[in-house]
Amino acid sequence: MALLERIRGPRDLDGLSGTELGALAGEIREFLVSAVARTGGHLGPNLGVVELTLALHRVFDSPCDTLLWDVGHQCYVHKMLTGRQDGFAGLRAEGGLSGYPSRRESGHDVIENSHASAALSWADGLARAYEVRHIADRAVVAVVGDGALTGGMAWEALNNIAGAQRPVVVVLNDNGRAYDPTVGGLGRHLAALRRGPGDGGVFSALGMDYLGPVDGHDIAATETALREARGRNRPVVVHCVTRKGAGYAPSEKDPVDRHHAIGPFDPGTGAAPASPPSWTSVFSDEMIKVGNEREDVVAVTAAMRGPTGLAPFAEQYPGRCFDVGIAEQHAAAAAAGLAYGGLHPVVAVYATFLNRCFDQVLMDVALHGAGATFVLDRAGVTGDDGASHNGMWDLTLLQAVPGLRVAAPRDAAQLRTQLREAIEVADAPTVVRFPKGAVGPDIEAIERHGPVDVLSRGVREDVLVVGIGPLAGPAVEAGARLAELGIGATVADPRWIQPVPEALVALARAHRAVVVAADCGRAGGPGTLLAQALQDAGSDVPVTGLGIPQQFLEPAKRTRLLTALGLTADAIVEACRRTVEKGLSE
Ligand SMILES: Cc1ncc(C[n+]2csc(CCOP(=O)(O)OP(=O)(O)O)c2C)c(N)n1
Ligand SMILES: CC(=O)[C@@H](O)[C@H](O)COP(=O)(O)O
Ligand SMILES: [Mg+2]
Repeated sequence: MALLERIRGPRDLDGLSGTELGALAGEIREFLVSAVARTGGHLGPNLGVVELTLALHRVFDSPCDTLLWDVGHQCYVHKMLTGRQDGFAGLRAEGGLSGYPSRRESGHDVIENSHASAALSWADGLARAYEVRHIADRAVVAVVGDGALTGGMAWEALNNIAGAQRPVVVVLNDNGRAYDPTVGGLGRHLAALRRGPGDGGVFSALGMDYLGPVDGHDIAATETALREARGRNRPVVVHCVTRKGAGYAPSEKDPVDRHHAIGPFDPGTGAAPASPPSWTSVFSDEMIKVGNEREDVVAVTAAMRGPTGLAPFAEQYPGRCFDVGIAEQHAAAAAAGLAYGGLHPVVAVYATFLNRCFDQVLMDVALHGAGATFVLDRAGVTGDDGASHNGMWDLTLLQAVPGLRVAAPRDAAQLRTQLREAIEVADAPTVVRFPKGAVGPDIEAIERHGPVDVLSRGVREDVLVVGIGPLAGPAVEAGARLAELGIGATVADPRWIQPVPEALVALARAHRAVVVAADCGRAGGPGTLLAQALQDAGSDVPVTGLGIPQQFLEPAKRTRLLTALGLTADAIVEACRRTVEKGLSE
């Protein structure tokens, strides 16, 4: 790593010869593979932008010139070149280096959101700001992937960038894939542009200059194109053709997603240890069975067939799984169309990406009484990916949607059952939410009241403990510990959390206090909804809601965050003890 050690900032690249740059690219790849093998992370996307990032930092003078990374999962090389090599031992760890750009880490970083297709809008806004402020010497450069370009926001931005003719350099990092090969007419169009001879296609038609296709692994050629783009002083697309996973055979050959995002692995072979059954794999398995029984059930993914567990369904029923690109808004509105056409769509997205299509869920699906099921994977705390990826906003948003029903299964058996219950609903949207990671053992109910399961009972009805989804386990544990403290606790799992089941309200009214624990934002979470329902029913039983405060969480392991947020058996016991003691003293 003789060269890499000398690079402490982008300007250290200036004096390097072509041969040295080639050698440096090799050292960067070695570093990436060994670092990500230890921590896990976005390996394939970063291996694919080694030369491109070197070229960008040689042509543009960050942070005076602004580099905007779309999604930001491909920023590792940028971090290495901007003084952060030493932080990679703690990549995505608590107190360590973020897996995305982070303003706190560096003045070279701008966009932290990591939700795709937004960087071109930032670029347009920034270029406008520079124009208004008469700043002419700072370049605005946005790096966007071909996958991210399938998102509608990217085209809203291109419309504005092309219309205004302000200087913006759009670097299209085209590796032909998101996780899977890039879909649709755009995917086809980019493939044609990649073959040359450089006619500019849709970008020229919009009124932007087009440079390319350029081999994004040829540093000199990429630098030449970028310098030319900078000099044009108007909107230019530089079309760079790259390979995801480039330079590391196990990634380049990975048939699934070129190691888009991988856990710790063996750097010698690229193999990662097998993972235990997860919530995703249970959903995946049940979808195959449902698909076999109901031909009208179809699946929709926003470019995440593999990670949402839909890949096996797509293989089994090839004409019934639709990858719409990174286009959650389209996915939701198209689901309304699919439902109107006599099908039952199951739209599988990560909970955090549901934010993108709130209006479509509300106005296209719910308003029209469409029977569509939204499966929200990675709901609740996800951890390593930091603030942008915690699935903690969904219930806050969804509480506002009339007629929508939300299921939060507590275990694998309930996930299977509740997925089926959701798909039975033909006249309203349904949502099934579950977290990231391994699914625990099934938890048997001792009673059923309407949709509500009672999981355990104490000697008295001092407090009702409501454990939502994966919090049911800690709630049961808390119930047992409360018995030892002489506090009578009933532990319940409503299973369906929105609208609040009448049976849950009745159960709550039979107790002196209620504690609700849920892995979601507290605003509009199940605790708030139950408190409202009790109030509407004229009850003054106090409700304590445990959940995630509406704040942006720093990266850390899910279990660490749940503990810090008070979403554990211990914290539930403490909340019950406090609320019961308070009740006794009043
Ligand atoms: C709105 C949104 N939906 C989904 C994702 C999940 N996601 C992260 S990266 C990615 C693929 C990006 O493809 P591309 O832009 O081509 O970048 P590459 O990984 O190929 O470098 C997806 C779907 C996201 N970050 N944001
Ligand atoms: C950048 C992005 O949005 C995804 O790649 C995400 O980081 C994957 O997360 P999981 O590892 O939970 O699938
Ligand atoms: Mg791509």
